[in-house]
Amino acid sequence: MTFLAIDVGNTRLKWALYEAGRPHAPMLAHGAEFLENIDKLSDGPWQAFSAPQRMLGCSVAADAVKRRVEEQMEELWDVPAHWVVSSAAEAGLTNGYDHPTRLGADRWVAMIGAWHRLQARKEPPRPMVLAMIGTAVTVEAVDPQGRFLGGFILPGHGIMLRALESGTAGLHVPTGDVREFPTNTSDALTSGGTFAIAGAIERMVQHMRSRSGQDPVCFLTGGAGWKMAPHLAERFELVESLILDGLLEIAQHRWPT
Ligand SMILES: Nc1ncnc2c1ncn2[C@@H]1O[C@H](COP(=O)(O)OP(=O)(O)OP(=O)(O)O)[C@@H](O)[C@H]1O
Ligand SMILES: CC(C)(CO)[C@@H](O)C(=O)NCCC(=O)O
Ligand SMILES: [K+]
Repeated sequence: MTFLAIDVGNTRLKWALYEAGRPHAPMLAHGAEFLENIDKLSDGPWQAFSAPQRMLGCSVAADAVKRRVEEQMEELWDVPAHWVVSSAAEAGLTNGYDHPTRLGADRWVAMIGAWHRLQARKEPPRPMVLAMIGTAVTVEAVDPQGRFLGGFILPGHGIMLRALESGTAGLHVPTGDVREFPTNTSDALTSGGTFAIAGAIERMVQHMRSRSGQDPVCFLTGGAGWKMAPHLAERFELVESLILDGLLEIAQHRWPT
C-alpha cells in the first residue's frame, strides 16, 4: 500500500516513500539526487524497497527528465507514473493564473500543502503568503477562500550571484556573511542577494495586508528556506516538506481510500 512522492526541482530530485498516499502518512524512506544522478536511483536507494502501490510526482524540469525518472521506475516495478499538472482547481484550491496549466507544478503543489496545513488548524480563515526558496524563488498569495491570487518569480541566491560574477568585470569573491551594513565585497554580495529575496517576500505580505486588511499566515519552504528564515522581518513558519505534503493531499483527493 506504499506511496512514492517525487519532486523534480530545477537542480535536485527529492523523493519520499510513505506508508500510504494520505496526509500525515508515516514516511518510510526518503532521499535527494542532483538531476544528473537520476539514472542511479534504480541501482541505488530505490532497489531496497518493493513496488509502491502508487506514484505521484511534480516536476519543473524538461519532459526528458521526467522520462528518465520513469525509466528508473520501469527498471524495478510495474507502477504507472502520475505527474501533477497545475489546473483551474485541485484539492480545495482554485487557480487565478491567466493560464492555469502554465503555473509551475511545484508552486501549485506547495500551495496545496500549505493550504491544508492551515485548514487543519480550524482557525478563522486568513490569507496566506508562501515563499519557496531554491534555485529560483517564488512568492505566492492565496486568499482566505483558497484562491491563488498570483505570485512573484525571482532568481535564487545562487543565480543572482552568478549573474553578477559573469556580468561584471571584477566580482569574483568567496561567499560572505549577511550583514545590515556590509563593509566588504563578499558580505555586500551575500547580503544583497538575501535582502533582495527578503524584500520581495515582505512586499507580498504588504500587498496581502492592504488587499485584505488582515495579517497573512506566512510559510517558508524549499531547500534553502532555512537560510532565509533568520533574515525576514515578518514571522514565517518554516516547513520544508510542503511539496511532499501537497502530493499526499492530492493523492488522497484523487484516489480516496
Ligand atoms: N544564503 C542563501 N539564501 C538564499 N538562498 C540560497 C542561499 N544559499 C543558497 N541558496 C539557494 O539554494 C539553492 C540550493 O538549494 P537546494 O538545492 O536545497 O534547493 P531546492 O529547493 O532543492 O532547489 P530545486 O527544488 O530548485 O532543485 C541554490 O540554488 C541557491 O539559489
Ligand atoms: C518558477 C519555477 C522555475 C520555480 O521552480 C517553476 O515553478 C516554473 O518553471 N514555473 C513555470 C512558470 C510559472 O510558474 O509561471
Ligand atoms: K523546489
